[in-house]
Amino acid sequence: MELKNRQWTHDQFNAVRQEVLNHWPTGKEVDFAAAVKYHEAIPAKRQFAKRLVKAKKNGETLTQPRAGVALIDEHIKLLNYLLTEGEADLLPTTIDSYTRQNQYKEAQNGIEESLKAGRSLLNGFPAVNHGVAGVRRVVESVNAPLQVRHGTPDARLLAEITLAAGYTSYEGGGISYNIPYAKEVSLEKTILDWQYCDRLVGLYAEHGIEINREPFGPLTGTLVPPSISHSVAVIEGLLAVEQGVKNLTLGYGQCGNLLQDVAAIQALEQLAEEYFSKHSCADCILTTVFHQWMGGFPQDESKAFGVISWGAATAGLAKATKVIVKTPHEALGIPTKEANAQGLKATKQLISMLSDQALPATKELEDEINIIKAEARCILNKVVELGQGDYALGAVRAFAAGVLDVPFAPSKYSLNKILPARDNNGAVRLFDVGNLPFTPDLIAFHHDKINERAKAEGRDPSFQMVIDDIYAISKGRLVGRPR
Ligand SMILES: CC[C@H]1O[C@@H](n2cnc3c(N)ncnc32)[C@H](O)[C@@H]1O
Repeated sequence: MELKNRQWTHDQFNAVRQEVLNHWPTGKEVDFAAAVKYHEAIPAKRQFAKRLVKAKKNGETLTQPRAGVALIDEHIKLLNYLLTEGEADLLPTTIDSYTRQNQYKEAQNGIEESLKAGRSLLNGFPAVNHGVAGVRRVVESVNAPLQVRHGTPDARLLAEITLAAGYTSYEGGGISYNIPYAKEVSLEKTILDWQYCDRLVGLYAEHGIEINREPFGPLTGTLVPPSISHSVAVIEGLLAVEQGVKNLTLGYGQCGNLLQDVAAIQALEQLAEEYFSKHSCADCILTTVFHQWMGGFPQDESKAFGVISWGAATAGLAKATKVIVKTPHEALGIPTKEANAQGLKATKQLISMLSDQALPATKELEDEINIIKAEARCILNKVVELGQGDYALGAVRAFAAGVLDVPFAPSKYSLNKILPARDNNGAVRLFDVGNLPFTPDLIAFHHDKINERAKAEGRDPSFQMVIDDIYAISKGRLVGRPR
């Protein structure tokens, strides 16, 4: 099928669906009409979209962990522990790496080995192998809104099964689950595959079932400048809305400087409103999600709590609708349920203590918001130009030209010409703007900010700064100062 940002017809969708449902035997369990009926019986308090709308209206910042284990009963126990002990407002199901690569045979082995070992030998929940009936057991045993979280370039069968089973939110996108998650999967194919996922959500919406979609904001989670992740978020949001998505959460990964991070959330909201109203998506409900620091963590659990709390405080001051919570085991691997609950409770303590405060709207904050928006507009306007008005085509061509470029991305489709580094206050700037279509003023702004730090450190701007910044937080700092 030719790539263009146009809503798929029912015939186009159904032609692909037959092939998708045959990718694994459990695909046969998907019965759309029965699934719609099943969703109609899901109470409002367990519907993700409704809970987000309520939070936005009440000015709440909801907490949500990542969590997933191999076997159904253990996964249910884990989620209920995070709900009761961890006081989570929203719950995930993090999918395992085999399923993310469509390696369902290996996932099946992982289930069998986990049964034998009596513990999870997968790094997430293999939902495709468990099938609609198995996944429904999770939905019926956990009294909270449930979202599928993963990193899957071809997430079509996973969407069919988990949505038919009653999940009411689905994370990911054709760019955000390709560029940071795949080496050589074609961007064109992933964008097409995610149009399928969004069209499926659109079909549920046509039957009165509102499912939330959340593009993956942080991308590589390593010093990604806000204007780059916002540009991808807006593009994926527009592509989703074209396929009929009505409830969208756009995300951003914490960078660490408070002013820049609070400005980033406000700039994201403003950019989304601006671009969505421009493209007559006024009836799509927009919320935001702030991801606590996605880069390297300190091994020491007390220091890890410091990083978690800083992310919680920033999310609270930014008034994001939702915060994705890290755990004190981040540097070690998959967290225990206790560690996961501790991260949630520390976060909730900060969020509730900050619910009566906001960062004052100073000139510095406004300036930061305006810089982020100006940069994102430069990128997005160039994307539309390259796509001759089409965001899907434009996105593919923008990556080929380096107009969109994600730092430290494994994908060969990202030129990786840009180089981020922190300025003297720890805000993420660009040491090398690569082929980003910034105005001379914006390029000079970044240049001056990096030079200001270089002067303060008594060294020339260099790639070493980038390296120092990558390791800084795990070594207890924000700015990677020279030794
Ligand atoms: C996007 C990467 C993030 O997802 C987290 N993650 C991945 N799989 C799981 C998992 N199974 N349980 C809890 N956290 C998880 C991981 O720690 C990292 O913070």
